[in-house]
Amino acid sequence: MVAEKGTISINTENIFPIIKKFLYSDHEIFLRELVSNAVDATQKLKKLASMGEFNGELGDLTVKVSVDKEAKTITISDKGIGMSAEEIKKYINQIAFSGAKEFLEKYKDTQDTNQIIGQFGLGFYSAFMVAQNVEIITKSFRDEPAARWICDGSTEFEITEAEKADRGTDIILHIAPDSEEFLENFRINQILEKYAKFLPVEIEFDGKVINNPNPIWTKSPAELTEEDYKNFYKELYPFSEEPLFWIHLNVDYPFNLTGVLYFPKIKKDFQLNREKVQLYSRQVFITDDVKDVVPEFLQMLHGVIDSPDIPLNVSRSYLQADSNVKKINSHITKKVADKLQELFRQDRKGFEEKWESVGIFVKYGIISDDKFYDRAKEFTLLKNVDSQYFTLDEYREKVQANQHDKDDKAVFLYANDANQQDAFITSAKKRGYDVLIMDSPLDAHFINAIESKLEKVTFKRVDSDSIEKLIDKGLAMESVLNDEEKKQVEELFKEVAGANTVQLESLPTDEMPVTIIQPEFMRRWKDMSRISGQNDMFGMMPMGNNVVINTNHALIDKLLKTTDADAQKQLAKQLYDLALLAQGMLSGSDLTRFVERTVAAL
Ligand SMILES: Nc1ncnc2c1ncn2[C@@H]1O[C@H](COP(=O)(O)OP(=O)(O)OP(=O)(O)O)[C@@H](O)[C@H]1O
Repeated sequence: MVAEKGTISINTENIFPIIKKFLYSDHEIFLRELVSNAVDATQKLKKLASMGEFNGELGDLTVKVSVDKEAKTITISDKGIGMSAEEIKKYINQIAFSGAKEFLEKYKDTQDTNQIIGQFGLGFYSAFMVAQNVEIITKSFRDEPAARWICDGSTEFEITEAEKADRGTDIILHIAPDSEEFLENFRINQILEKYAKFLPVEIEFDGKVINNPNPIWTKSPAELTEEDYKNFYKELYPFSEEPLFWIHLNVDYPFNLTGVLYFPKIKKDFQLNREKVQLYSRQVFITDDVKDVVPEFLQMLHGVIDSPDIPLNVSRSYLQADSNVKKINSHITKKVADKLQELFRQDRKGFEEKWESVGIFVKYGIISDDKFYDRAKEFTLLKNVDSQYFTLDEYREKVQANQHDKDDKAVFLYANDANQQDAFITSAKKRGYDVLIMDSPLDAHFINAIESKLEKVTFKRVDSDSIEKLIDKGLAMESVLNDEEKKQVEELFKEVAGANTVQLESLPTDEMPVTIIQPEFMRRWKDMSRISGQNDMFGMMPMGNNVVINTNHALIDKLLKTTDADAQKQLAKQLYDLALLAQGMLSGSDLTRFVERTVAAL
């Protein structure tokens, strides 16, 4: 057979219903598209006026949206450039021939063409997702007769001359029975609030202008006061507390990006917040799902970014990972690092006061982004149980002399619950050790990340070992017990300690007779997998505690000298329960029996 070449033909009648139904997943965006077109037409007119190509009266340029429940119509009216019958044929009848693109092409060398939104030439057809008939009544700014176009969503249309005195376009949607929800005022209001809140031309609905056409991100930082930023934050998130500080983004090259990012106050038990960074493209709301554009660790920030250079797919509902998106992402990271560094250098005290919230971002950033760590190591703070703050370098300096182990590692001690671990903190302080407080949910991961970056530093929770071994200086104490006695003590405690491991140690006589410790390695991995929501190997393993017996304590001596077996067992049990009690680990019937026994013994 001879090879044959050809062109696949697409039958428009088949493709049209597909465009209508599946182009946009969310039907409500028809209003975004039509209002954007009205705004585009208005901006084009303003542009032509500024270039002297339109010399008439601009007049009131407000775009009006109205609903007629009786007639089952929604009308979007603008006073923009309008269309002649010829232009309707060209721009509306030919799907995917975008007039916006042609306009941009023609005026690309002049300023401000950025203000025009359309790029695909498909938005108009989203009207058919909710309307059975769509009518256009329009009059061009040029002196041409008004035209009326009507289409029922098939590939047939009708175009006639129309009566329309003033310039501009009315798009009238005759709403289909299955879309009557859009005839409710509150629904239209909700959609406009979401997508049109910051469109650059005034939009009126129900007698009210619903938008702020000049949001602060479109202005230069020099024009703005602190109040302006705070007020804008309130406009975005009426129910949120005041932000801590903000960053104004303003980039022209190599991509265009404006925006204001706010650092919110974050509570310690930070839940994923409802308020999110909103992404706009030329002041049209696109999404608040900014993954890819904003680095993950900054997705808890609030505010707005606006970039015409973020590639949107036709439905504008998701973003594509391209090099611009990557560049924007690293630009935002850099700006945030710069701002934090500036705050730290200019006002250390103020920075410390904000650390509880800011620290969450910094820690998250360090965990997830190596490059961020390089910038952040200067202003990453550690807080000790006495509420003093240190940078990483300052802290190493502070503990250098006293907290070195035999392997020449600096041991950074920490508690994650100062109340529960009070006995251990006290014991560490008695030795002149400093104890950090690490009580944020990210700390298990943060500690791990920092440990791998700082050389010769190891983190240990105060209750992860006996005090002698917590910072093992290689100076073992002599035990006062002989091997036989040790074995006897071990047996006695094994009987009361259940599944826990019994560990005998020679500790100073003023340390507790029995303590319960949770070895660092296992505990930390368990914490990490719990926070990551993984039930991996570590998460599933039961947490075995170690029971440390201080063989040098007077009560252990007393235990050995108790000849009555029951009394001996009782004493061992009491010592073990006391250790549990000291750490808040004694509860339920064990606690009740402990109290009863103690009362009986008094
Ligand atoms: N209200 C209007 N006034 C004047 N011209 C309009 C109006 N609405 C649409 N048009 C013309 O019809 C064209 C097609 O509109 P459509 O919404 O389908 O595509 P677009 O806005 O160019 O691109 P996008 O797919 O991104 O929305 C526009 O480019 C414009 O030339």
